[in-house]
Amino acid sequence: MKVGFLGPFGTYTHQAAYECFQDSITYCEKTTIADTIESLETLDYAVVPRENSIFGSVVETFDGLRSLKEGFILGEIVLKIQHCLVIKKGAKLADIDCVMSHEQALGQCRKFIAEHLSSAATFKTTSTAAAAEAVSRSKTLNVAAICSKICTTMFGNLELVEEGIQDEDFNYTRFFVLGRNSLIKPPSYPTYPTRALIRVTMRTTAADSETSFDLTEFLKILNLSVIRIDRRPAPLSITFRDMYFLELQSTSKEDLWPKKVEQSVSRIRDNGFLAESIGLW
Ligand SMILES: O=C(O)C(=O)Cc1ccccc1
Repeated sequence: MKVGFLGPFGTYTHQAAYECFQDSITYCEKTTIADTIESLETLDYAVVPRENSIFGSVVETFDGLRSLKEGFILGEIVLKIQHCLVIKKGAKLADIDCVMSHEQALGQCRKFIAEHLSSAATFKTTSTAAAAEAVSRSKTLNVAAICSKICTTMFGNLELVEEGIQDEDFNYTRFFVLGRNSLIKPPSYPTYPTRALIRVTMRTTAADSETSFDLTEFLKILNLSVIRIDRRPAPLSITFRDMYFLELQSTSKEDLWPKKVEQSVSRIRDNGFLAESIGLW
């Protein structure tokens, strides 16, 4: 069995994947979140960050889920995130004029950057560990990375400046575990799933192109408990036609939940929406 994750080794996503699969699987590094989701065409599982308690939803993940065909969400992992500022051995904080990291990490450490690196430019990398690797390989001493502590031992020539630099102590990221289909089950898949993710857009015809999505009407038809709503532009859509992702929660531990979700999705379809369940865990 193989799992794709946002790489390289040393990312938070790698930690999340390890928490789920331990030593039972082969880990395959992917360069971007989009590549990780697409890796489900050839791999068994994929792990991607879903949202952070300081910086919110991970846009690239939802953009990948817009066109998800084969994959299915089968679990979640929550990690406490402690970011570190890392420089090259021999560098001085005063000489740093560029701080690199994944946009989530840069967004979670805005106060620290404003206070201690106010004149440095920020540079987005594909992941936190990719930033650590770039600093480690850099020929100059003016760059820093925001990453997990483990990166200081994984990549050579790095020095830890400060640990716990995120804006709030309370900093958690939730990751999705996806399988290549809904039948394959990751370790510790619950006997009675209690969550679901559905993806929905208005059906588009030339005649109704002015009709907007009426959320109230939609939620009435859905008639299930909604705990999160994310919204992204629908792929190849007319202007401002959106795709909604609704995370649902069962109100009791019951074996009827998959059936309830399925019935709700068909009700939504009967009412002219394009709807699919893309996760159950
Ligand atoms: O870049 C990483 O290490 C990731 O796994 C994405 C991410 C970035 C910041 C917080 C949580 C996850």
